[in-house]
Amino acid sequence: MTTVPEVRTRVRIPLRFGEGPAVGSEAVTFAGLSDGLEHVAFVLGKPGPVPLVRLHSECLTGDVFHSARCDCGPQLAEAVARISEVGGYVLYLRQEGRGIGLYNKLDAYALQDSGLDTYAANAALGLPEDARDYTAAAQMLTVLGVQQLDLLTNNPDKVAQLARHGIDVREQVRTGVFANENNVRYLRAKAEQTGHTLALPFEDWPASSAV
Ligand SMILES: Nc1nc2c(ncn2[C@@H]2O[C@H](COP(=O)(O)OP(=O)(O)OP(=O)(O)O)[C@@H](O)[C@H]2O)c(=O)[nH]1
Ligand SMILES: [Zn+2]
Repeated sequence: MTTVPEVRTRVRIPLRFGEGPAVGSEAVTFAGLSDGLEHVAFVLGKPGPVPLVRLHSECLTGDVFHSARCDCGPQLAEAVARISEVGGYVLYLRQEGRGIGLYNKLDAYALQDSGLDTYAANAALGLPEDARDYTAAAQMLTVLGVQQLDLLTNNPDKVAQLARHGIDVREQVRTGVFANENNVRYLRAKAEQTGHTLALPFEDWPASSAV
């Protein structure tokens, strides 16, 4: 018997990014999600009938420790700021390391330091280049009553997977490009290999310090 997903708890959590005042949010937890993971939705502002939504994949190093090897931290801050202005949701998805987990991601980082790119490093570990499945995200949106949305992302796979689950992505809204000398190789790989809609060309970007 399959369980029908439902809301478990709604609780107020003011969010503070940087020095500014706290942004009001409500965290929503769920029961019965397909993958059994503890994904959390943050409701920001007053979502209208077509809310702005970000599916944010967990990145401990970027989101919490502000690692410069990726762009996750600034993307999360941007998402909270933009979505709280217009009303919508950040779904914080427990998909650390594109779904391979934290230790595997750090193993992959070590391989990248000896020359592999982000996708080849996963492959060298015998792991998928991107293991993320957005079924649970679609379930969360359905439970929240969201059938149509604008999606804040540069990743075409998120749009395609949501569509396959019957969620109507009205518009793909690009996230910012937060390039620095530590993440420029990574961003370039995302644009060139998985079609992320990052602004090209790269000539204006900082030079990579990574090999
Ligand atoms: N395996 C692996 N995961 C990484 C690496 N760098 C970042 N990640 C993870 O990648 C996820 C974020 O994915 P990204 O490809 O940066 O961005 P995206 O979510 O696909 O696309 P956007 O919606 O445009 O941000 C997070 O779970 C990070 O932990 C890496 O080098 N290797
Ligand atoms: Zn990251």
